[in-house]
Order: sequence, then C-alpha cells, then structure tokens
Amino acid sequence: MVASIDIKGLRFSWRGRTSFSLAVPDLKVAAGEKLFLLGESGTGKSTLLSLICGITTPSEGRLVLDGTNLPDLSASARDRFRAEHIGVIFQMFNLLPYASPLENILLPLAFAPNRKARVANQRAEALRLTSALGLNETLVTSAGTTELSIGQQQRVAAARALIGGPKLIVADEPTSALDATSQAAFVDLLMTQAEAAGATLLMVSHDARLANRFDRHLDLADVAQATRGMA
Ligand SMILES: Nc1ncnc2c1ncn2[C@@H]1O[C@H](COP(=O)(O)OP(=O)(O)OP(=O)(O)O)[C@@H](O)[C@H]1O
Repeated sequence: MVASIDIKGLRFSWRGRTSFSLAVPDLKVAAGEKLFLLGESGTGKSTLLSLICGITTPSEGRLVLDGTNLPDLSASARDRFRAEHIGVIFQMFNLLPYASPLENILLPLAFAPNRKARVANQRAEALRLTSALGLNETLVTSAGTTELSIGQQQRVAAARALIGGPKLIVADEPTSALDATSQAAFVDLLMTQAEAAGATLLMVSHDARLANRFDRHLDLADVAQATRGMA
C-alpha cells in the first residue's frame, strides 16, 4: 500500500510566534499521487511539510497518513513513523558533513527496521539509486560529502529519501539551486524512482514550470488560510 494524506480542520502556529498561523480545513492526497505544491513565500508551505512529516504537530485537527493520525502519536513514535514511512528531501539537504555520501544515504535505515528489511544489500541498493540519479560509484563511496557540488548533494539527499522504498516522498524545494535544465532532469529522476517504488510524491517549489510534470498542482492559498502579521 502507498501513502495517502488526509487533513481535516488543521490549525497550527509556531510556539512563541503569534504573527503566523496556518489553517487547513480539508486536504486529501491520494495514494500514489504526485502533487506539486506552490505558493507565495511565507505562506506556510515548509510549515505544512513539517506537519505532514510529524516534525511539528498541529494545535487542532486531524492529519492522517495511511490511517495513522500523527497528532495521536508521541514525539518518539512520530520520529519512528517518519523514519519508516517518509523519505524527506529538506530544502538545505541536511546531509551529515562528516559522513560519506554512502553513509548518509544508508542513515535512515538505522532508525527504520521495516524499511531496512526491504533492502537485501544496502550498499548495492544505494549504488543502484545513485547510479539512476547520475552519480558515479567512486564519488558516492569515497568522496567527502562536503566536496560535493550542490547538484550532487541534491542527488545524495534524493537517494537517502528513496532508499528502502518509503511510501511517501516529501521534497521541499529540492531544485532551488539548479539551473532550469538540471531542475527538470532532477524532477524526472525523482519521479521515475518514486513511481518505481510506488510512492506518493509531494513536492514544494517556487518554479511553476515544473508543475506540469505532476498529476496535480495546488496553490497553498487555495486550500489553506495563513495569517501573516508583522511581529
Ligand atoms: N522552525 C520555525 N520556527 C518558527 N517559525 C517558523 C519556523 N519555520 C517557519 N517559520 C515561520 O512560519 C512562517 C511560514 O514560513 P514557511 O517557511 O512555512 O513558508 P514558505 O511558504 O515555505 O516560504 P518560502 O517559500 O519562502 O520557503 C514564516 O513566518 C516563518 O518565519
């Protein structure tokens, strides 16, 4: 089964910050769907992704991933749920600088026994993914992560999100540092790999030109109300 997202009556504000709040009355993403989320800067796209990943929790409402209402889980259970079910590509990639690209890619498996069990040979699977994403073996196994270009780091972050076939891939502006040709190629690779794993793909980007590659595109303003004050 692949991930579905069902959000109802969600309300959220960052602790100690009264100037911004987000309300999402009703948002559904079908299992296996590829959804492109766009919207003005500061409207809460990254905040919504943090909620969907269980990194933060709403003050009200339901946020159900594959039948599990994330706000019902403790913080540690949410961390386990995320490790097992969600591959995340963060805006700044969040790669560990002191670990090799290969070690970075394998890291999520250390926290996700079921995801790990789906990978018979970890090294071979990491190399299969990186090869599909256009990275050569020597670079993945021998280079220092800090030696990689931004585009190479993006591919490592994508392989880390894809390894072990999580049901949901969440990508927060993963192409922002790439030129237009590289952006389109990266999205196509991400899509092919997500499709092969039967995963749902949710991607945030400012670049509306990428939207037509997705099953659906959604402006956050059409599904959410964000309050943005001056404080
Ligand atoms: N970790 C955080 N702690 C406190 N406030 C935050 C945090 N992350 C985001 N915010 C605030 O939440 C609001 C929405 O920001 P968010 O990053 O979700 O918007 P966005 O639509 O993703 O913007 P952009 O397109 O510029 O990346 C902003 O006021 C921002 O300052």
